[in-house]
Amino acid sequence: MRIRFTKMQGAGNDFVMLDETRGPLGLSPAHYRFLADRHFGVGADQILTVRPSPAEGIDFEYVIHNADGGEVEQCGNGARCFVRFVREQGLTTKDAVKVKTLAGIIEPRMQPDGRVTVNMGAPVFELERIPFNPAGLTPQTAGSWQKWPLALDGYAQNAPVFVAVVSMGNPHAVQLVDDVDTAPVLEAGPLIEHHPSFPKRVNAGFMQVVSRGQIRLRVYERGAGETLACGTGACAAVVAGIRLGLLDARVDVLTRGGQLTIEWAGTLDAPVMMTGPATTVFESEIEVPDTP
Ligand SMILES: N[C@@H](CCC[C@H](N)C(=O)O)C(=O)O
Repeated sequence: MRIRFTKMQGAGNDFVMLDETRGPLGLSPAHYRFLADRHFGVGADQILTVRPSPAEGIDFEYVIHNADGGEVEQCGNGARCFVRFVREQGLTTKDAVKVKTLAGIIEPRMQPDGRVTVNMGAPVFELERIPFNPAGLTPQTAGSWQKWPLALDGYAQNAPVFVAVVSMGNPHAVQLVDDVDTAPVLEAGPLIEHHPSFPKRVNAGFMQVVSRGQIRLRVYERGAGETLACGTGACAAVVAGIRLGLLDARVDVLTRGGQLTIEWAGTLDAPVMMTGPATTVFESEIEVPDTP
């Protein structure tokens, strides 16, 4: 089967965008893995598939698949690319587009300078909704919050790493590091992703606080490995930094692929606002094998 796709990126987090507004493409997890493959497919961290929405007042739905083929709830950089995609494909002329994701309805909005702002909704702290199982762990109190000690099998002589846990629609575990350049992202990241306290696995963030208004961040993403940027990871890190008493309400997040700005008023029901770039790289077609 031959399918059309658009390659996009947001701060270096890259996507294959698919248009299912005219009908389903009928792809399986194996097809998503093939499209994401950097040698045999197009290459991407995530695949976003845009569909029409049957609900009144909602413009579209989209589903997100990680490079490993698994479907996930939310994707911040993808949300920004989505609004540019539907406009460039002539699917809408709106500046702000309401879209249903597995994690709920969001409304990415084009800014006059070409960046996109997304209201990512309020962070979720209830442990069972993240989901995070704290059985057997005693938290450390820090600021107005808690950090949880995770023992990582065979890592750092079993000394625990301390993580703040939060959901931005998808699960995140954020730890503080002195320097992201030397942080053990590739060693500890996969162990945190698969730690048994996270029944749905987790995205592992490594945050260096530069000042109260600036952090550097690397994220080892669930189902994709380290990416150049993670939008929900940036939101989770800033929320964690604010609750730990380290950050102000507006923070620039420097990732390896670009800069995002995150704002959160700090009350538990306040939405997290994310602003950043979204860029189309190219459009093309690819022959997808029936059974990749
Ligand atoms: N890159 C994304 C997050 C994509 C999903 C994530 N890997 C997960 O499994 O939850 C972002 O920009 O938020």
